[in-house]
Amino acid sequence: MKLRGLYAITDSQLLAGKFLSYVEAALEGGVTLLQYRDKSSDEARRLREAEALRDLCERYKTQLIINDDAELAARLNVGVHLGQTDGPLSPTRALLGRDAIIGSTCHAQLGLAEQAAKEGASYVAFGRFFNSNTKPGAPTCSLELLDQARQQLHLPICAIGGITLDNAAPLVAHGVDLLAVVHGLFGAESTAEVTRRARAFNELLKI
Ligand SMILES: Cc1ncc(COP(=O)(O)OP(=O)(O)O)c(N)n1
Ligand SMILES: Cc1ncsc1CCOP(=O)(O)O
Ligand SMILES: [Mg+2]
Repeated sequence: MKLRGLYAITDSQLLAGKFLSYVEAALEGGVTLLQYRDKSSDEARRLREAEALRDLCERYKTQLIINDDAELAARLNVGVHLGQTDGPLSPTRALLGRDAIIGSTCHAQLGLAEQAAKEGASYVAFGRFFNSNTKPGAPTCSLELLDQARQQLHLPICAIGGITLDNAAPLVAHGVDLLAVVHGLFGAESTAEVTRRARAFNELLKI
């Protein structure tokens, strides 16, 4: 399967009280990957929410990715996204199997992406590209790095950090396959607007 399109990422604070309705609205508009990102340590709630997302994703034929937690991903038989301090890639590939989607945060460093590719990542993520409400302190990344990454890597490239419908086009022009978005999607005022934004992101990627 070609990994290209909108990569929607949940945020527990932003989606409080409207979690499943907003996620379903995004899926309705088209989502290639959906990441469950919850930084709390409430294991019971995390399991419950991740299971609900897995069921929703099955209905919409969307791939679910769990942030940070390879054990939870293995339990649900879905993919995982690992940052540089979230555990090693190779054993995670062994745990989840060769068909699982495993993403790797590479900040603004091509060397990290080359290493991730060697260790079996399915996609590499660069960013942040713009000011981010969700993670203001994330290191910044340039469009030039995307050009180099496109030339040197043979993996889908994901961009993250402050992406909106107004600023995403240059990322696509510089070779991005996956647009990873929290606020630019789920910061919408209504479910109808979430669906409209999801469709519009996909239109930028022409899928
Ligand atoms: C698609 C995608 N890219 C990058 C990240 C950031 O991962 P990480 O650096 O581990 O930071 P946290 O998201 O865990 O705070 C991501 N989650 N998804
Ligand atoms: C998790 C993460 N890693 C780098 S920026 C970011 C947050 C993305 O959220 P937003 O789309 O709201 O900037
Ligand atoms: Mg992480």
